[in-house]
Amino acid sequence: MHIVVLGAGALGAYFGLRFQEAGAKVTFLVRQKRANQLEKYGLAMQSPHGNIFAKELNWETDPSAIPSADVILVSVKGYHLRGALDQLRPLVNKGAYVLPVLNGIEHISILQRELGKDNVLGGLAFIIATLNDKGHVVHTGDFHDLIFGALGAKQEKVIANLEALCDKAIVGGKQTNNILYELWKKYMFINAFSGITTATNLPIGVVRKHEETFQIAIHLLEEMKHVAMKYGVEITDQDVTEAIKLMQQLDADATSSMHQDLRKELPLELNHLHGGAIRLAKAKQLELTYMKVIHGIIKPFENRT
Ligand SMILES: NC(=O)C1=CN([C@@H]2O[C@H](COP(=O)(O)OP(=O)(O)OC[C@H]3O[C@@H](n4cnc5c(N)ncnc54)[C@H](OP(=O)(O)O)[C@@H]3O)[C@@H](O)[C@H]2O)C=CC1
Ligand SMILES: CC(C)(CO)C(=O)C(=O)O
Repeated sequence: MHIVVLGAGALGAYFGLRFQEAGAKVTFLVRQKRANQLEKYGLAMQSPHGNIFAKELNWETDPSAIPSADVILVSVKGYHLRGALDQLRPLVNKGAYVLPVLNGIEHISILQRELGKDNVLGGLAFIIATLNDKGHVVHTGDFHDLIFGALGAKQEKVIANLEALCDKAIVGGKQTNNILYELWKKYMFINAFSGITTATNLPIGVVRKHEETFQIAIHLLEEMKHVAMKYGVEITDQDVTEAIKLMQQLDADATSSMHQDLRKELPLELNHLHGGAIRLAKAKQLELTYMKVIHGIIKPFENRT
């Protein structure tokens, strides 16, 4: 299987290296600055599941130089998605399926509209990963799950091939028949988890020590549940309870990728995540009081570079 990874950031590099380790051909489609970094330092990862230093590393800056691909793992940030469409088109035109693993929901309809509904799979990831100053992946915590499923017609074969690859790779890969439900469940969780850790600039351990603060995260979960219901996705009270339990059980120093970006003074996916939820709610005449407050608190930090 040939996997092209668009965005050799924390997530893309992690799963790309794991797939390569499992025997897949992997090509990282990168921009020039990242290509220079890969040239200088190579690509490596530190992970509790085993470190890797890539002896073989394929990257390209021009998608037309890649003859074909089976799957393009799209792991850019939400604010870079539109700018990446032109890199996806040539490969999709040659038969590649797109597997976005961004957090959020709005990117799915953008990709479907721009690239064709049946070319876009559904996907998401549970992992805590970041890049160090050499551009190497630092994975912390135990989980590294990739969840994916069909969103269009004739996607069964590529999903089965991805599942076979995940079975061989050191990842917690899982195929699901209801990827929309999984996407919304993750969207609910991430908007609460990234919202509260970023707005307070604190890891989850400190947040949950303060009942008044932790309650805000719970309100965010409940608001996201209502938005999902408006879009016909049945998030249950049990799902909310499990999301709360997850926030209670994470390591005390665990935090969101948005909070890690805040600490590094990088741009934040605020408009894509919390902004997206507010837009989706507004389209269904739903008011998200807590979400708007969290969004407003984080807003000044969204674009500091
Ligand atoms: N990190 C994590 O732990 C998790 C992240 N996620 C989600 O995954 C997504 C990716 O996050 P993450 O990996 O942390 O982000 P990173 O910022 O680490 O990586 C994104 C990468 O995309 C690259 N990129 C952007 N535009 C293009 C383009 N047009 N062509 C090629 N490369 C491009 C950037 O490269 P450049 O250097 O050129 O800017 C960067 O390397 C986000 O939606 C995030 O919310 C989900 C679960 C966990
Ligand atoms: C919550 C977490 C760490 C799980 O993957 C995540 O998606 C993120 O912070 O972006």
